[in-house]
Amino acid sequence: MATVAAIQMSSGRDVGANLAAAEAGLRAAQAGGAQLAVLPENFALMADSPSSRLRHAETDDGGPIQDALAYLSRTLSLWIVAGTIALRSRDPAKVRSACLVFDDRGERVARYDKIHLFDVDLGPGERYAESDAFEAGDTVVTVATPWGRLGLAICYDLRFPELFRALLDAGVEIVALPAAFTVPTGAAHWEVLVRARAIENSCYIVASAQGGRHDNGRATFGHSLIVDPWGAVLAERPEGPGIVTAQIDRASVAAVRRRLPSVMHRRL
Ligand SMILES: O=C(O)CNC(=O)[C@H](CS)NC(=O)CCC(=O)C(=O)O
Repeated sequence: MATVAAIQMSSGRDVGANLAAAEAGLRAAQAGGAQLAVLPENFALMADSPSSRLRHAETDDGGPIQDALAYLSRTLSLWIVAGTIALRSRDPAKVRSACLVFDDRGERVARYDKIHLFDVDLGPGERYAESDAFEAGDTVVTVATPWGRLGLAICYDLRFPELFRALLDAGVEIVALPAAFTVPTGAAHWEVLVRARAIENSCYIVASAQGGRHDNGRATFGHSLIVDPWGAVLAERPEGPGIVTAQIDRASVAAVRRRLPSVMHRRL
């Protein structure tokens, strides 16, 4: 059994302010008994320009944002899924959107680079070309935790069930999903997709979201969710910064997979 937290944020252009808000959320999660906390996509920076994003991008070896998270995970004895951080890519004009996991001793134990990039034109004011600034990852990532195998997926990845099948094949019982969904697509699709991925893979999903208005003019949908392997919403935060927590238990994953063994009935 573990208590997990999804931290909802409304990050802006100021890395120092965003890190202070992330720290406040992590401390509140730990004070509420959480052993694992998930930060949202772009928690440390919702960049308002490509140059700002590149300036704050860190290397795989570390940097000030990674140092802060290692310090917090160690001092709070808290596993942290660090939403996404921009890490330098081979192409100097682009970055990788990386989800890093720190264990409760401050060791970085996993890195997942967002595979599916959001190149979508939703109409005036909602045109996204993520691949202009980001390089796609190509590797499915899971990591063992004391509470079960944890898989990583980011935001738009939610729309690709084959990624979640690959995570299932790798043995996941919990998926962390940092996100920054748009308001119109979030309202139409977010909850149904999170619950569908949880139901079809009989796993927990801890989905932490950006929710609010940002310095770069964007608005995000929020609605951070913790969903159990049966698809029940254990916790939800509709709007604004804050945290939600829930209890997870790997025995529930096994129980659901016994009761309704669809993950054992695959034919393709
Ligand atoms: O560009 C940045 O600064 C941060 N990146 C994001 O916020 C990413 C890419 S634009 N957002 C999504 O993937 C939204 C997906 C979504 O909303 C959907 O699938 O409907």
